[in-house]
Amino acid sequence: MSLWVDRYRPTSLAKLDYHDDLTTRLTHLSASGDLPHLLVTGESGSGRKTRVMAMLREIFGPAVDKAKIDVKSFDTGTRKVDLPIVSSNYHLEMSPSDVGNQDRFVVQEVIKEVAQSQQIDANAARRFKVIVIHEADNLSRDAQAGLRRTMEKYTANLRLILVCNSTTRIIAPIRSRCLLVRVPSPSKQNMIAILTATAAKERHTLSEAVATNIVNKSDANLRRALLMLEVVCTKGQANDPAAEIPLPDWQEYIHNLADFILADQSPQRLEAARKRFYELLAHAIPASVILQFLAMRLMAKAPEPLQQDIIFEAAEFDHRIQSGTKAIFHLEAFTAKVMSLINGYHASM
Ligand SMILES: Nc1ncnc2c1ncn2[C@@H]1O[C@H](COP(=O)(O)OP(=O)(O)OP(=O)(O)O)[C@@H](O)[C@H]1O
Repeated sequence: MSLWVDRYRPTSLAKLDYHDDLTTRLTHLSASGDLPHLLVTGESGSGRKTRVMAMLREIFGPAVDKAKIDVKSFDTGTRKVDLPIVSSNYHLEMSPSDVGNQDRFVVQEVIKEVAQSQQIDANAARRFKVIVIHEADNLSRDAQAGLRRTMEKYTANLRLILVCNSTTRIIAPIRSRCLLVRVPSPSKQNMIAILTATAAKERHTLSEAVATNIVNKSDANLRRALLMLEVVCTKGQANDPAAEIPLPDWQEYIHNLADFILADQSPQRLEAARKRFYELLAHAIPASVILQFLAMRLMAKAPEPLQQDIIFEAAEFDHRIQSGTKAIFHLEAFTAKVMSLINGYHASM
C-alpha cells in the first residue's frame, strides 16, 4: 500500500527525470571519494529529497533503504522532547526544527552520537556517515551556531546535507562551509510528462487538458500534482475535461486530522474526526487515498511500538474500503482502532 508519490519516486540518479545538468553534477560528486557538506535549496515539491536519497544510494548502495524510524526522546534538562529519526547504517534523517527552540539540544546530541560512533562496517564505501537535516531554514540561530561548530569538529567522519526552501535564513558561516545545490522547480512541460507517464504506469490515459489543469493548480509542486493525479485517476476522470481537481490543501487537512487523533482519544474526538472525514469525502477525495495518507502520518508520528500495528490495520481497512460500500464507516472504524491502540499503549507504560 503506497501512494503514487512514493511508488514512482525515482530511486537512482540515472532515473531522475529533469534537470539533467544538475543530475550530472550530483553524479560526479557522488563518484568523487569525498563529499562536501551540502546545502540543498528549492521549493517544496521540487524534488530535493528525491535527489538527496538518489545520491546517497549512489554513494552507499541500496543499504540506505534499509532504514528504520525511531522516535527518540531527548531530555533537555527542563523538559522531554520526542523526535522521529530515520536511520540506516550510513545515514540519518531528521527535522529538528519540529521541536521548536529545543532544536539546538537535539542537533548537538544526535551529531555527537553519530560522530563518535566510528563507521563499524569495514567494507563501507565511505568512512563518513551523512546526516540529512530537513527544513534546515527553520532551525533556530542557536541550533545553527551549534551545527556550524560540529561541521568543523567532526569533518573526518560526518557530512551534513541541509535541505531548505531558501538560504536567506541560514547563517553565513554555514553557507560558506557548504556546497550550494539549487533544485529549481520542474517546468510545466517536465511536470506534464511525469504525470502522463505515472498515469500510464497505472493504466490510465491522461488527457493533456486534465494534465495541464492539474499542473496549473499545483503551484509547481510535483508532490502536490502527483497526489492530485492519483485522486483524479482513482475517480476514473483522467480523460474527463470536466474532472474536478481536488483542493491542494487537502493533504494538510489530513495531516492535521492525524495529529488531532494522536493528541486525544476520546469519543468526542472520534465524532469530530468523523465530521472531518465527511468533509474530505465531500471534496471528492477517495476514501482509500484518505486512509493511506492518514496512516502514513499516524505511522510517522505514533510511538514506535505502534507503527507496525497501524500499518497492519490500515491494510486491513483498505481492503474493507475496496470491497465495501460505506467508506465513512470504515474510516471511522480505523480511527477507533488506532485510538484504542494508543490507549492500550499508554495504559501499558
Ligand atoms: N526527478 C524526478 N523525476 C520524477 N519524479 C520526481 C522527481 N523528483 C521528485 N519526483 C516526485 O516528486 C515528489 C516530490 O519530490 P520530493 O519529495 O523529492 O520533493 P521535495 O522537494 O523534497 O519537497 P517536499 O519537502 O515537499 O517533500 C516525489 O514523491 C517524487 O515522486
